[in-house]
Amino acid sequence: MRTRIKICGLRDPGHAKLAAQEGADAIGLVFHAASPRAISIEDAMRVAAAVPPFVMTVGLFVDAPESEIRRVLERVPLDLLQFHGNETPGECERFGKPFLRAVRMEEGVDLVEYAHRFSSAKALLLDAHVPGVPGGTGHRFDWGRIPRELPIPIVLSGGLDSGNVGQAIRETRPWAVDVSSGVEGQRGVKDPAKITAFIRSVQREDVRPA
Ligand SMILES: O=C(O)c1ccccc1N[C@@H]1O[C@H](COP(=O)(O)O)[C@@H](O)[C@H]1O
Repeated sequence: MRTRIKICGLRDPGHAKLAAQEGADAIGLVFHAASPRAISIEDAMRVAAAVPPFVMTVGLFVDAPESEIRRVLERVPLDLLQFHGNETPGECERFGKPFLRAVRMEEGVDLVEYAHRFSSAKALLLDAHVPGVPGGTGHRFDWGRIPRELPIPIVLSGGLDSGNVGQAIRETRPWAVDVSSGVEGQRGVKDPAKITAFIRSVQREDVRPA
């Protein structure tokens, strides 16, 4: 199976185009003001316009008010929503859009229970838990905590980079991987060479004999 790839936190249309050309399946736009990757609606429109067909544009929100999300949706053509806060199933569903529900892997998280509670999600996106920061931290979590069988696809994230993503895929067999910090030269600034290296690592792992 091919592992799908999402590159998150893009703010430069050129980087979005490059990621898509190299083989990314999705690019992420961060609508969370406190993030070093936060993007304005105007810039998001420019990045989204650079994304070629058959590549998804994903909007990331962290406990954003409904009105704010609707304001973004009116102007930015998002294919998928990513909820990275404490949103309830109803709060995720009310836009009538496909969505990913992020799970921060703090002690005691029950992924089976999550999968049932968020059964309307397209996937659970698993990220490291770092107190006080909602995500995009560059931290990993213990991949051994992911149950082998879950009734919902998994997007693996949290501290991935070109050096560790192959092992991550071997150990967890996710539907997709998602990266932000691991393809940056400095915090919040994407490095095109790292984007390419990350995508190549995933592609290499996918064709490796079992
Ligand atoms: O990217 C951000 O700044 C961000 C802010 C708030 C919530 C989530 C955020 N990013 C997501 O976090 C994970 C892990 O990112 P990293 O590779 O460890 O930096 C990923 O799903 C991003 O989409």
